[in-house]
Amino acid sequence: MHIMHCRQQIFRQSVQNSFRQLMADTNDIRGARLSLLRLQEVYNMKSLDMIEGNYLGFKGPPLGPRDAFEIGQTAFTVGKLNISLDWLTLSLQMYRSLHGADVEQMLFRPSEGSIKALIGRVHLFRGDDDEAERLYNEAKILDPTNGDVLELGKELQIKPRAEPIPTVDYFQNFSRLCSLENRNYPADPSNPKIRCRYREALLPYYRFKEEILSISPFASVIYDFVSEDESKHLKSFVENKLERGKVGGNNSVISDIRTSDLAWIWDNDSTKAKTLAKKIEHVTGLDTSQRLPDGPSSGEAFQVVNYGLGGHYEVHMDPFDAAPEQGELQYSGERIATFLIYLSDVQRGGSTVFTRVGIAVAPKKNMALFWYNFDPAHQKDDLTHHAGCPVLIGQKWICNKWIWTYGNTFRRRCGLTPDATQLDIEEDMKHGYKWH
Ligand SMILES: O=C(O)CCC(=O)C(=O)O
Ligand SMILES: [Fe+2]
Repeated sequence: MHIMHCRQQIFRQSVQNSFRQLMADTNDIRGARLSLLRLQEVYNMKSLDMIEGNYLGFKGPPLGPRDAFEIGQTAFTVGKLNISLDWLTLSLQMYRSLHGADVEQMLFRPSEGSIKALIGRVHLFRGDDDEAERLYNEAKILDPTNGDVLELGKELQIKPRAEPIPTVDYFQNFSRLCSLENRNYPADPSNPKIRCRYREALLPYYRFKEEILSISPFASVIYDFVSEDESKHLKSFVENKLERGKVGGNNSVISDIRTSDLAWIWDNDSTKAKTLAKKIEHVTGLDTSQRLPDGPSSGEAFQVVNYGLGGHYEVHMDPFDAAPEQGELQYSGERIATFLIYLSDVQRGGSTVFTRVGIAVAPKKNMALFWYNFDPAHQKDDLTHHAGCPVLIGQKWICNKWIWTYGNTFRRRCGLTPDATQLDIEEDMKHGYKWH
C-alpha cells in the first residue's frame, strides 16, 4: 500500500514537474503533449483512461477538457488523425457536462464551434468530406470568425482534395516489443545457440554471466557488469553537465526523434572511467583505447544519458552515415560495436528493442547490452535497427560506449567461411584462427 502510494506520488510529481517546467516555453509544452501521445500509442492506452489519470494501472493527475482539446490539436498537427478525433470528441463531451465549476479548465475555453471545426478538419483529412461539411455548417453558426472554422471553410473549397493521410502502422512491431516487460526476449528462442554462458574477462576467475539474445547480428546482455560504485560514479560525474541529446551529423540537431539529456566522460576524466573502459576491453576482447589529443581512437567517450517521463529514442542504427572527418575521432573508422550499460532500473517502459529481429531488453540496473553493428564481413548490419522505448513511469539512465574500427582489425576478425557468425569466429579464434 505504502509503495503504491509512493509510486503514485512520484508519478504525479513527475507529470506535474514536466507540465510545470514546460509552462515557460511553448515548444516544450508541445513536446510534453507529443510525449503523452507517444506513450498512448506505444503502450495502447485509452484516452478515457488517461483522462481519469489511469496510466496502465498507475495513478496520475486527471486531465480536463482543455487538456483534451490541446492534446487533440497537437495530434492533428502531426497527422495522428484517429487519436486526434478521439481526444477532440472527448473534449467536446467534457465541456458539455462541465458547469463552470472548474475555473482553470473554463479559462481560455475554446468555443464549441472551434472544437467542431477542428473535428471537421480531422474528418476532411481522413477523407470523410460529408461529415466535414456537416460539422462546418454547425460550426459556422456557432463561431463564424474562428480560425479553424475559416480554415475548414477554405479547405472544403479545394477540389480535387488531397489524398487522405494514410494511417501509420510501421511501428506495430516497435509497439509490440515495447509492451513486453519484466524480462529479456531473444530474437529466436528456439535456436539452441540462444543460451546463457559465462564470458571470461582476461583471467579465468574474472567472469560474467552472459545471456545471448541473437546470433546474427550478435547481441547479448551481461549481468552485473558494473558495480554500484561505478554506476553511481558515472551518474554523479555528469551532474550539472547534462544537455539535451541531439541527432544527425556531428550530433547537432535537437529533435523529437531523441528526447533525453546527456553528457560525455572521456577515459582520462577519471580513474574509474579508465578502469571501466579496460573492463569493457577485457570482456569484449576489443580495443577501446583513446589516443588523445591527435591519435585515432578505438573507443568513444562514455555517453551518459538520462531519459525522463516519456523520454525515448526512435528506431535508428548507431553507425554514422559517414564517419566524422574532423575532431578526435578522425581516422578511427566506424562504430563497429555498441556497449550499453543500464545505470538504473525503469519502473515501467524504457526497454531497448531491436525492431527487425524482434529483441526486447528490459533495463536492469548494472547490466550491459552488447552488440555488433557490422556483420563479420564488415558490412553495416541493417538488422541492428533499434530504439529506446518511451519511459512510462520513472527515469532511465544508460551509458553508451561505442567501439571503433581502429585497433580492432585483428581483434574482431572476419569469418573463415562466408556464412560464419560471431560465435563461429570466436570459436576459430580460440583455435588460433586457422583455416579448417
Ligand atoms: O535507450 C536505449 O535503450 C537505446 C539508446 C540508443 O540506442 C542510443 O543511445 O544510441
Ligand atoms: Fe542506438
